[in-house]
Amino acid sequence: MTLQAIKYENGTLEVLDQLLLPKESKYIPILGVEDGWKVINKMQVRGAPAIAIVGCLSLAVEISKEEFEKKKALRREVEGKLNYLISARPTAVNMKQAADHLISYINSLDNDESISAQEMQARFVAAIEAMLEKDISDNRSIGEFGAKAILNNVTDGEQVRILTHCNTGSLATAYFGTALGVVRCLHSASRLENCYFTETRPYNQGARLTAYELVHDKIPSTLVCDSTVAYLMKTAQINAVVVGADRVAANGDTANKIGTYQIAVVAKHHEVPFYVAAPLTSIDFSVNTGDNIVIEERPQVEMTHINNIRIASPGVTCWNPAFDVTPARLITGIITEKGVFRPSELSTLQSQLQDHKNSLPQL
Ligand SMILES: CSC[C@H]1O[C@H](OP(=O)(O)O)[C@H](O)[C@@H]1O
Repeated sequence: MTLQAIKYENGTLEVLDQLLLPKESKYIPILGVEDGWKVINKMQVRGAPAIAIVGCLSLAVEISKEEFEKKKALRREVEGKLNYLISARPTAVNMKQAADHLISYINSLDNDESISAQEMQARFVAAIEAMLEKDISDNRSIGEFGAKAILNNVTDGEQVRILTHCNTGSLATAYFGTALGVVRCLHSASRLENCYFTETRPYNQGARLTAYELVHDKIPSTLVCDSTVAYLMKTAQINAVVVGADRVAANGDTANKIGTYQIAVVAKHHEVPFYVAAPLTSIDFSVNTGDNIVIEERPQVEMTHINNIRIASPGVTCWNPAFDVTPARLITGIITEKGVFRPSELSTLQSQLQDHKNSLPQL
């Protein structure tokens, strides 16, 4: 078993085909942007941070093989290919945030007359490569902040019971994960009694991917059906729910895997703290509320079949939104690499967070 979703070294990229997990662990070579777009669109690679990292690395692979006499030719190619990669999946914001950042960076390199086309190409590729390590560092910070916030709500030494949804671990990021990173930190601190996690129909990120990670790490955990969540919170004294995010709006409304909203409603009913764990690159201040977030709808075959075996009657009509939006009023805190914020604090901290994002090394 391996938990390395992304293998990148010196211009060579391979990704773990997550459609084959857990039965088969197979890596796919990514030779350029078209390969990157396809594996993201087919969800062979998925998870908001991983989508951005694989998309950008596929560009790095492609331009590393080319020679550019003119800086403007390199800038034009980068802009066109980044905008193409954004189109692979519409809801997660991380690829767009990365594209915006990289386009701003390539323009600054283009405008710097002291830099040759070759230097511009090398610096640009290095900026993309830096995304891998930064994501891992951010995830560890998210994990620590999240574990601390959850343990602040319980008595000293008490072990906690957590519920999570979908997959937000090493298979959704460069490594360690966001919400699952919080679970890993709780386990490392010997404060995790159990992590309950949902199957997460129809792609089964929980049953196939989160189970794969928690079994690999020997973390105490229990798989539940999506329909079990309310009964679980009624009977198992869950201490906190921690989920990931695909796009957080400026007011804290959060788009995440379908089923997240109903878990938040049940958590509110049972007075269980509900946390969203996500890096700053998942916060989209250009979107005021969750009403403005585009929700991807996936092919109905992903509902009617599992491993090419039909499980729903022929001729059935399906509705398959891949995400839903949890309103900020149901969210206790948003766990980022810079700390835990109440949804209402995002707007007041926007300038500070925006300054922080602008101060980040170029990706
Ligand atoms: C840290 S992963 C964030 C997010 O991405 C997943 O969606 P998908 O598997 O469709 O890419 C899920 O919503 C996770 O919470």
